[in-house]
Amino acid sequence: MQKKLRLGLPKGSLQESTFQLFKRAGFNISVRSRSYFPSIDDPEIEVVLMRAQEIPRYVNEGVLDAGLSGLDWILENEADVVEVANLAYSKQTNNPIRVVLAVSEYSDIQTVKDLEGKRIATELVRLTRNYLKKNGVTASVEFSYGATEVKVPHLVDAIVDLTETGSSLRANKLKVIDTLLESTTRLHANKQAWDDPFKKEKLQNLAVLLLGALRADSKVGLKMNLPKDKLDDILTILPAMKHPTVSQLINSDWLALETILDEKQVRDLIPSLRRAGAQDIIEYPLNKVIP
Ligand SMILES: Nc1ncnc2c1ncn2[C@@H]1O[C@H](COP(=O)(O)OP(=O)(O)OP(=O)(O)O)[C@@H](O)[C@H]1O
Ligand SMILES: O=P(O)(O)OC[C@H]1O[C@H](OP(=O)(O)OP(=O)(O)O)[C@H](O)[C@@H]1O
Ligand SMILES: [Mg+2]
Repeated sequence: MQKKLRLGLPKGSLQESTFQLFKRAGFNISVRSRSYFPSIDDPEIEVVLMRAQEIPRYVNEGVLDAGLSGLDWILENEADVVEVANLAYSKQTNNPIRVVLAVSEYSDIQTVKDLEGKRIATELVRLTRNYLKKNGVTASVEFSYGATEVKVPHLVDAIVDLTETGSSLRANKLKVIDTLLESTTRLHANKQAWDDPFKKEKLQNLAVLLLGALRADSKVGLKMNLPKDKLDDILTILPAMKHPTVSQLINSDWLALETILDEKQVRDLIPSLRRAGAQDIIEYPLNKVIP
């Protein structure tokens, strides 16, 4: 029988960005509507689509060999799992999300200490209780099914919720008074699965490909031609940590130079390179960057 890795992928906020990342890593996943068993074009993986809240618990219990979910839900579930890869992507960006304590813009509450005897709504009940305990504050923490922001100030005094772009907080006139946690998506595994050589190797391979695809997101390749006598000038412009490849163009005094760099550096760099004598500059996207 074909050996398989049973992998839980998050339905909900992270679904779209997760599927896209897998695609860039070389795996095509397709879901038929209402099916929670998507197909993946790798016979050694079985995918189960599940809520991000529950994945760490099922990984911990061994129902899943591994899964992807946020660090927030791994901690909330107190799941004792092996972290295989820290994948820095969220719903909309590649920034970590923050789990924050927020109150109304007009509230007098300034720090966690002011929450003594107050009411707090959150999806992350255990995380919030631990945080209050650590700060020596006694307050009532109630579970919220979502849309938590609208509960302040009429139903509760404060919320603990996650924020990515900050637009939900702004739209509901809330201010952040503390950050409990920064969270990114984690590929995590069940301990027994990690002891199985087939599953461990499969997970390690998956981690290399996913991290490679993620790293490539913010990088581009840059190629250009330059006269030999301009090489030193051009090398001083290029970011210092890079070791560009320099090759000789046939039958000429020109060189070709190729390097990989952060996409955000390119905007400033290209005009300077042009001014320093580089020509035929091309920028291209990358699929994977594996160090
Ligand atoms: N912008 C974001 N909004 C919500 N969750 C995000 C975001 N970016 C990353 N995540 C991560 O996705 C997971 C959220 O999944 P979860 O299943 O709790 O909620 P959801 O998919 O937003 O569903 P619901 O609509 O019920 O809130 C968490 O681990 C969280 O850290
Ligand atoms: O900082 P932002 O980019 O605005 O993102 C944060 C919002 O996204 C999530 O909501 P979600 O879409 O999961 O709905 P929910 O509130 O029902 O959980 C989260 O609970 C915040 O409300
Ligand atoms: Mg949510």
